Amino acid sequence: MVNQVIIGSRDSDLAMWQASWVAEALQQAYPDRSFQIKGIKTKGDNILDVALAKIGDKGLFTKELEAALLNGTIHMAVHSMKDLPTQLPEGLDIGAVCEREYPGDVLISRNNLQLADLKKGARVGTSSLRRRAQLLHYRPDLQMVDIRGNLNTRLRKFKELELDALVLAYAGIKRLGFEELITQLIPFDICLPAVGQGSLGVELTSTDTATRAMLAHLDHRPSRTAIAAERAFMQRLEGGCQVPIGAYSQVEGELLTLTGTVFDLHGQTMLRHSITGSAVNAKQLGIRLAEVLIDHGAEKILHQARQEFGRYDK
Ligand SMILES: NCc1[nH]cc(CCC(=O)O)c1CC(=O)O
Repeated sequence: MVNQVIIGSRDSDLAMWQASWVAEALQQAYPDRSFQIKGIKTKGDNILDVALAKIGDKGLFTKELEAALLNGTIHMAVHSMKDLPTQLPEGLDIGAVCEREYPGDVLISRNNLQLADLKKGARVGTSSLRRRAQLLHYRPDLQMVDIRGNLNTRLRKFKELELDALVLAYAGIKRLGFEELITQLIPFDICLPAVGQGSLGVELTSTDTATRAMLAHLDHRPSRTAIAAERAFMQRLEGGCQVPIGAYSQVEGELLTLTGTVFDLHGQTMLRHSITGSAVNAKQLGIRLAEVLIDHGAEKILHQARQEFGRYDK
């Protein structure tokens, strides 16, 4: 039994907030143990001048943490579920999927304008292909500006570049206490979130039963089930965190509803379907929905998007 538990985290403000949340929840449940957070830089934190889609790696924000798990430097690693690839390395598991925040994206804009009211050709900052394409689908006139960096950097660039608006995940803004900056919760009809957005996942080594027992306290069953459907959907489509896929699943009682979308990088072609079924079959529902989209031509769209990554620079 370990008394000193080491929690690995990326060292961005948001990641540290998330790791502290996990540490505090565990400390309450296990007052006799001590929890310590170890900040670890990942490749995604180090490369800041290249669009994420161009780096294109799966596990960009997770690999170094997983290496630390496997070599025993840390007992658990806290991730944003959306950064965690669907296929985990051999020997690692997700010990807890924590209760999800509101999973959607938000608009932060000058003059408190909603998406519909932004002026023609307004400049909107985002670093995500998913947000870019869906927003362009809704408003083809918008100029999407690629901005990278952690939340504070993006908020700073919003001012420095005099952008008209910025699109970010609600969960990150809320956790860092910037909620009052939000001008609009962007409706799911316009923009579906990234798979797993809004939830924290805690990873551990498969053989570590002591840590697994501890993490069971943090697991939130409805969030885990909803996200399992989304991840199965993405896995069937072979999407990584930077492919143009959006999904949102909710569990209500016994039933799970999953909506998924696949689109080209410019937001011209967009497929979107929903499926409802027993929550017990979360993964099968995710796979089935992916196959519905495949029947409607999803593979061609994704293939083209992957080919375009190489010459995609704005
Ligand atoms: N891409 C970075 C990232 N990873 C997770 C979140 C938000 C928090 C979450 O999804 O739990 C963010 C910020 C954002 O996308 O605006």
